[in-house]
Amino acid sequence: MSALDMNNLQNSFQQALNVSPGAVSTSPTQSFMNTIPKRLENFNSNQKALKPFSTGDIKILLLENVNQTAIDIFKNQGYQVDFYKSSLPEAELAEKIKDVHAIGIRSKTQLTEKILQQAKNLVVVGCFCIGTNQVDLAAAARLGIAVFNSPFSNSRSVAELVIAEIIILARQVGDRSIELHTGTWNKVSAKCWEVRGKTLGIIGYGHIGAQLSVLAESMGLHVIYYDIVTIMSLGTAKQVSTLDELLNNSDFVTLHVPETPETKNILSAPQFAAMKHGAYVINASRGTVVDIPALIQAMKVGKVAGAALDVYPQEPAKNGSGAFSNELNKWTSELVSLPNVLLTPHIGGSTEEAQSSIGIEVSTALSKYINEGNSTGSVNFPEVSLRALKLDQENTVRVLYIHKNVPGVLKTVNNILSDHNIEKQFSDSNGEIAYLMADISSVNQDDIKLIYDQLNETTEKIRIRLLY
Ligand SMILES: NC(=O)c1ccc[n+]([C@@H]2O[C@H](COP(=O)([O-])OP(=O)(O)OC[C@H]3O[C@@H](n4cnc5c(N)ncnc54)[C@H](O)[C@@H]3O)[C@@H](O)[C@H]2O)c1
Ligand SMILES: O=C(O)[C@H](O)COP(=O)(O)O
Repeated sequence: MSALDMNNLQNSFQQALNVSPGAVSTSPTQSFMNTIPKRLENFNSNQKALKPFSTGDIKILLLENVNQTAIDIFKNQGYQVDFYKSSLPEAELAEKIKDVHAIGIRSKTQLTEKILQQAKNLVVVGCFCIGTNQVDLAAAARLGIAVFNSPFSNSRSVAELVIAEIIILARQVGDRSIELHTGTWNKVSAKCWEVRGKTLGIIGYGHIGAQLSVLAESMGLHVIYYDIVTIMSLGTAKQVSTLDELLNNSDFVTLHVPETPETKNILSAPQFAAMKHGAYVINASRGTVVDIPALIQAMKVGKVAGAALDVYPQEPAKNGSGAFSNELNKWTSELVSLPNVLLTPHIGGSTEEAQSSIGIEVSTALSKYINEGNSTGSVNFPEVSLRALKLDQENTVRVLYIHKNVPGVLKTVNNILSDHNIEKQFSDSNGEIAYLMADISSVNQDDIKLIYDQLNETTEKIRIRLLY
């Protein structure tokens, strides 16, 4: 980062601090600015001595072309932002993640336990997307690293893409377009259909599946869905009780499930066999949920009349010609040679609207966690929050204590804090870990050091941060 950039960061941090508490705000970003604490103490729980530092010390690594809205919000906080358009090779990631406090990724970057263990200063991960399967969430929690995502900001974009694909597949538009691009006029109506009155089968009726259901009904499709939980149907959609029932009755089958051990190859040879002859398959969820060699076979015998795929078991790390090849997935050349196959490069959530709101949503959540310890919305952490710290309140410290969820810890911690006035306290647990947040007053510099040292000696501690 250049000296000029550093100056800009310092200036924007100063500006952020100059916003008066309680000022009327016009945007979530502005309102959040009012809550920035004066200083962050102990950001790195591994440091031996207490060393106060400003938000300007905080380093954020942003990968996979995370939206500009996020960069702006982070820079306005005064954080140091290191931005990359693509994901990084594992060795480079392991090196870069070593000293950052936060990392922002999308669906490509794999944050395994091995990688997370390298990240000694990391306190928070932001998935600037819906899926969180690329992060070892349990390992992150054990290491005291909170993970956030954007649960629905790109749902509409995915649903709209699927609607387009339903019509394009039914009318073989992809093939006609490819033919005309190469000079071939092929005006046909055989096996081209209207979608009105056909049945759409949705596997996974969550945010995207339900949104799609409403859009599809407005075009005259009947909707049935299969989900592992009972979900209220929208419009006149009907939940079916087995996957086979959905497959037997659908003209279009679309997948909107997360990547889990149970959803791996949820559509494979037996499921294609159970489909109506000439059905269409759409997958804009995760590449592992469809057995692609089995799909290729089903298409070759006409069982499946067309397929639209947006996601793949292996996806290229960055844009570029030649990136999608047999080297990546061994069936690629066979798949691309089939008629009526629409292939898109994982763009379901890639619209200006979705990326911009994801950028704001996730960067705001990360900033609130970094500056206040607020874990509301985290996907792997107990959700804990207290009112924002008051900037004008001297001698108040916010204690953030992430610890193993075992009996007796609160007694020990409250003993340590008991010489001070505990203004507010909130604690919650989630599986193996628990998170305590307390605002204590009447604390001087020496007290801070003592509190930190005593908390640091507790055997159950995972990570400690003191904010003031
Ligand atoms: N292509 C893209 O760009 C893109 C964009 C956004 C999301 N996605 C993917 O789409 C997935 C779904 O997104 P969402 O926001 O609708 O998620 P969601 O969590 O709101 O809904 C998922 C639904 O799947 C159901 N489900 C889970 N396991 C199942 C199983 N074995 N069988 C049937 N149903 C099962 C859940 O009960 C839930 O109702 C995400 O996990 C993500 O992987 C892809
Ligand atoms: O999980 C998601 O939201 C989608 O798969 C989109 O991922 P992306 O941000 O990497 O395109």
